[in-house]
Amino acid sequence: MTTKSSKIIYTITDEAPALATRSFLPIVQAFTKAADIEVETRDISLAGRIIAAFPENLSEDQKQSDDLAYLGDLAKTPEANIIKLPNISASIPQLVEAIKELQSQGYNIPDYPADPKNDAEKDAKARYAKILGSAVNPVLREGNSDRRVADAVKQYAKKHPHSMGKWSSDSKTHVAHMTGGDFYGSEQSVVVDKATDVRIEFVGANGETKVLKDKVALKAGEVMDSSVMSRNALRSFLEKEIAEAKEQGILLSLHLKATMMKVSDPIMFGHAVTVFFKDTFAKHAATFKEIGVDPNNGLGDVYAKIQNLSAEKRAEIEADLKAEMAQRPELAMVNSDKGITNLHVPSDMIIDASMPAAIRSSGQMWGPDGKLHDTKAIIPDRSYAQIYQEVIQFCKENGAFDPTTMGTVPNIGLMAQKAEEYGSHDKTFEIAEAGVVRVVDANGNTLMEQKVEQGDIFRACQTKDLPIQDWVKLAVTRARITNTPAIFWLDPQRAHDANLIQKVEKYLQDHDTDGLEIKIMSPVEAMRYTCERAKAGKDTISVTGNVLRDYLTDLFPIIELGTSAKMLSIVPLLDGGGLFETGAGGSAPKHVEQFVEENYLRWDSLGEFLALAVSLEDLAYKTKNEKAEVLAEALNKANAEFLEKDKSPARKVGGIDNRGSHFYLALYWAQALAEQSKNQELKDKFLKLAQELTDNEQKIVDEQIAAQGKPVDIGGYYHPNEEKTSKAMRPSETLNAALAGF
Ligand SMILES: NC(=O)C1=CN([C@@H]2O[C@H](COP(=O)(O)OP(=O)(O)OC[C@H]3O[C@@H](n4cnc5c(N)ncnc54)[C@H](OP(=O)(O)O)[C@@H]3O)[C@@H](O)[C@H]2O)C=CC1
Ligand SMILES: O=C(O)CCC(=O)C(=O)O
Ligand SMILES: [Mg+2]
Repeated sequence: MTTKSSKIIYTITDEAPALATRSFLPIVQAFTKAADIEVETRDISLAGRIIAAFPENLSEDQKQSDDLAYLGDLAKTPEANIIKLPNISASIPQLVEAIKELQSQGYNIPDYPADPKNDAEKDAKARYAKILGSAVNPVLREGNSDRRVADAVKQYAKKHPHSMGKWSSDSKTHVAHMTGGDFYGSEQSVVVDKATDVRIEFVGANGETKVLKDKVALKAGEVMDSSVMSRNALRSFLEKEIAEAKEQGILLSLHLKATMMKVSDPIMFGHAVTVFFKDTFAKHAATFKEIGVDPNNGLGDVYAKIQNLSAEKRAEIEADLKAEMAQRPELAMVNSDKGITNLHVPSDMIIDASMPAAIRSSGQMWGPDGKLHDTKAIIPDRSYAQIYQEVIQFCKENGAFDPTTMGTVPNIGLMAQKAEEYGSHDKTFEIAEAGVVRVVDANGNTLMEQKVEQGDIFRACQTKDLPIQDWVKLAVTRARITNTPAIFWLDPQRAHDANLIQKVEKYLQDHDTDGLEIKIMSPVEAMRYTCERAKAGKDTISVTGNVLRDYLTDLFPIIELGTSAKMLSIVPLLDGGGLFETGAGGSAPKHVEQFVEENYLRWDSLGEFLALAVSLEDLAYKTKNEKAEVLAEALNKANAEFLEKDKSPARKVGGIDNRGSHFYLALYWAQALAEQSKNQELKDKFLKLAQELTDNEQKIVDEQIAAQGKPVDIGGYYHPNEEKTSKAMRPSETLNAALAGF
């Protein structure tokens, strides 16, 4: 019997996953309806969030509700059961493109005011600030993260290994990081013993105080950190490394997370652009100022803005950029055919995906010649740079990992309630002049004080105590269930980590850890230990803070499985609900490009299939819905068969693509339901569908493949036309009729 509301929320996001949803969701809804489960959608796409932010500008039929706010509230209730697909965490260039597209579709949305001149523009900028960067995940992730590979998926990868580039011991690839003046070196951390409010203020050389943030509420036991990236230290570091890459004859690449770290990292990206092209920026400083070039938006912004200049001026600047580029080391390329470099768009090169991709291909990246080369990977801040150097070193010494034999590295990540850097955006500031930044409590006591110079980046982060307790518990639980060592990656040299170590040691005592291997190691030691074990075929749980969660849940899956899209990514919410993320990777923008050009979508929805199975299991357990349990069991069976029969999308036109993979999942799922005997009603219901799909297998696949090979119009990139997209994603009339008649 159904006792509680049986509702699953399926999110509408962006790019490839959103396209896949147009094909997969009708299947999901047909199946779940049979078990009295409603699957409702909520739109958290970039375009949807922009539309929801400007209701007063729009006509009634254009308006959209603020679904992110709704889901943020829902995530704090025990009823929450949300399937979250990857969404765009937008950089400014992406936001600007999305706005342009909406305007062209008749939406009266304001331009993004980079430099607001009046109150209306200030208001628009403030609304856009809430949409920029990693704006969705921190709101929904009201729990810590549990990312791992399902056993069937790991076995599949061992049997069907993806390609891995060989590693040579004389590879020149390495990570370059700062040795001082970075966040790592300046970090301070305090734990408040009782609840208090703090403010962040700047005191200039003349003694004048300016409040940067008037109130940050801290709970008892909360950890607060502050750190500074020195502008001068960063720029001299960049200068030195650029020269060194040239001498060494290797590529230069920059790896940041300008989307998730939306305030600090674009500024660092901008420094890399202006140091690399320092002569051009010096020579054309006045012009660039006049046309509003913002180096934080990348070299692409320079090329876009100079379009407004006279042909001669533009040619002069282009020639200067080209000449300067020739004097510098070659840049790693995002798209060598189109001349898009690593420094073009800050959201094109995201560290969690870009470093593993390079490590998978022999430590090499694409150069301007369209070939792979060794690279100097610049990761300025030491907090996390060193783990990548360690894994690179490991590959140089031991050769590439072997996906057919290597162990797995699941992760338990601390991220609940905007833990650590996830909550730092509203406490990150680019400093206007020399002075000190202080964190002062309600009684006027200075908790932390940082010396700053003009242009430095000050950052403060918070981590609440309850999420830390939950994180420790989750780690011990996973270690126990899987009988696998769990390593806390914490660096005693970092002030924040030193505080966390004390808390971890304390909270571990609340649990029975008898017979378990639970260790605390510095990230570099943990990386070495984990790599050694993985190479020997042994599994090791990484228990990390939020940033390492992000990095490691792409790194190991990309090495083990070829992509992080196939991961199980669960967020047990602190208030009892469940957030089921589909895969650990992004939204693979290049898949949309291929789809529009040749009506072929190679997005692999395995992440969606796995998330749906755990969502159904959770719902069955919490609402005692037997039919949901049967659906979940059948789906698990279907997923295993799907892998065994290798029905994931092929890469090229002519094979089954994303839509074909959805058909096969539906076929196996219906067959499994028809075969089970736990619930007769479901069995009777699905016998007919299973038969119909089985009989029409070839016809459906033929209809789907016939659609491929020609361009398709979906009426938009960020805000595609619903009707056109749905039609394009459901080309098999036979499958559509079978689902409709069910
Ligand atoms: N949870 C979330 O909401 C997340 C969102 N993002 C967002 O995603 C976008 C792109 O992110 P980025 O990290 O650069 O890159 P992606 O993770 O989207 O892509 C990197 C590569 O992974 C492979 N890949 C990823 N997912 C799939 C899939 N389902 N099927 C097949 N291949 C896949 C492809 O590699 P190959 O061609 O080698 O097979 C792809 O080129 C950004 O807008 C970012 O903000 C990023 C991370 C998480
Ligand atoms: O929130 C984001 O911007 C990206 C998150 C991400 O990359 C991840 O969760 O792995
Ligand atoms: Mg990530």
